[in-house]
Amino acid sequence: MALDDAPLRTSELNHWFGAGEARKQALFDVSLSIARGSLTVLVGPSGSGKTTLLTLLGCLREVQDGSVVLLGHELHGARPALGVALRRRLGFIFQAHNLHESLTAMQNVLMGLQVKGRVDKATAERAATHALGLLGLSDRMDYLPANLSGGQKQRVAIARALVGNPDVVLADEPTAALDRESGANVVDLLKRLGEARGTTTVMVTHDTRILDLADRVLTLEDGCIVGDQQR
Ligand SMILES: Nc1ncnc2c1ncn2[C@@H]1O[C@H](COP(=O)(O)OP(=O)(O)OP(=O)(O)O)[C@@H](O)[C@H]1O
Repeated sequence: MALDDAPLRTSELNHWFGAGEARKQALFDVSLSIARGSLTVLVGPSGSGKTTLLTLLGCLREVQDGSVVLLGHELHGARPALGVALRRRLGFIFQAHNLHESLTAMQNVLMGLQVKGRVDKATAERAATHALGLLGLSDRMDYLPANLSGGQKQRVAIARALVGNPDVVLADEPTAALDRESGANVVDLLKRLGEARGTTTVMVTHDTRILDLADRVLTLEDGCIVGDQQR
């Protein structure tokens, strides 16, 4: 694939937290190009910078130094409106607990479409039903999160991330709450979306079972990329 087609690119990306004496560098010269439709896993010890990198790629943090090009747009120095428009093309899977407790599984997934702009109700409900079905939750659509298991909640969060057909999925420990089979199913689903639709996934995980399923494993240590294995 030509580099220019890559949906995610970084070049000499550095990032710091804090100020003055407390200022600490979390990323050092990270340069990457991630191929469309691929499933990339980010691994590394706690504090190595995985979440920082993921949030920079997803336009959830301001780029301080270096370059992040997301879906063809440079994020360094970009106007906030560009971030808003680009985030609509992304699917985020963070924690299961950011489901709305007062909304059913179906309503939570519909929220994933509302942020994308205008979609008519019937189309939205069809898409949400389909997404919940893909995650094996057809019989749980009307349940409130309080009545779902941890794994089911996590799958609702994944359905919500996928319902708008995002170009890029960014996931932080998406399989942590899942048993082996559901975790493998989720990763398999993301891979199939990559093949069928060109959906690109970058996933932080400590789950070693996923490594074999990934197209690429990037290892971070102390804010630097120290390993890059293509499968
Ligand atoms: N908001 C913040 N303020 C200050 N320091 C931060 C902040 N977020 C992260 N850091 C620091 O930046 C470094 C990288 O953190 P990051 O969360 O990206 O690591 P990680 O690899 O995702 O870790 P984990 O696997 O534990 O989630 C760490 O030293 C962390 O303490």
